[in-house]
Parts: sequence; structure tokens; C-alpha cells
Amino acid sequence: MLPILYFSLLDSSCLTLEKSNVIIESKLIITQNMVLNETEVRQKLANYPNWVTSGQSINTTYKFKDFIQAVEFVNRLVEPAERAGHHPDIEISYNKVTIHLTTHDAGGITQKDFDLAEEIQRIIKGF
Ligand SMILES: C[C@H](O)[C@H](O)[C@H]1CNC2=NC(N)=NC(=O)C2=N1
Repeated sequence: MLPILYFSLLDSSCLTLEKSNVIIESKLIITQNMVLNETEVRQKLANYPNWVTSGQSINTTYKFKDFIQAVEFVNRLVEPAERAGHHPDIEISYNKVTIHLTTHDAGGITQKDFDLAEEIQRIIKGF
């Protein structure tokens, strides 16, 4: 039997009903690529104390002991960025690393940027 597909224009959710099982995975994929508006960005940023927004990106700067530590930190971003298929814009200035997160494909800030910010916060905690 063919599955029944419901697509909601209200919240971009997509439900597939198949043998009474409701599958909502599609919503995650769709909402991850939607550009967030200023209010949504500000609300989400409340959970990221060292991050700010400027135009089309969310940004942070971390200071390290020296250049070696700064580069070491940047190296630790490679694996999660590759895994997510989502890459930060990075500037290194001696012992400071500035990170800009934006979703180039979507032309703004999306949930993907906040997911990567979450990973970066986790990495910095264990540093
Ligand atoms: C095909 C590939 O996944 C895309 O081009 C990815 C690569 N990494 C990316 N990184 C960021 N920050 N934004 C993107 O839109 C993006 N697109």
C-alpha cells in the first residue's frame, strides 16, 4: 500500500502515514535549511552567551595561550564540520580564533549554524 503524505505550509512539517505509523523525520530536514528571522536568532542566541549575531552570521571569538593552541582548536573543528557537511568561516589572529557561522546555501542563519555552534561549545569545554 502506498504511504499517505501530509505537508503543512504552516510549519513545513511533513508527515508520512504508513500502516498507522507517523514518521516525522522530514520536518527535521526541511527546518534545518530554513533561514531564521531576527527574532528566532535572538531567542536561540540566549543559550549561547559568548556568541553574537551580525547580519547574516553568528560569531564568537576565543582567546588561547598562544598560536599553537589556537591552531590546535581549529584542527578539532575539522571532523565535526566534515561530518555535518557544514563549515565555519575562521580567522586566526595569533592566539585568537574568530568563528563566523552562516549557511551559504540558504543565504542566512539556519538551525545548522546553531547545531555547529553547539558542537563548538562542546569542544571548547573539553579544551
Ligand atoms: C555540498 C555541500 O554539502 C554544501 O556546499 C555545504 C558545504 N559546507 C557549507 N558550509 C556552510 N557554512 N554553509 C553552506 O551552505 C555549506 N554548504
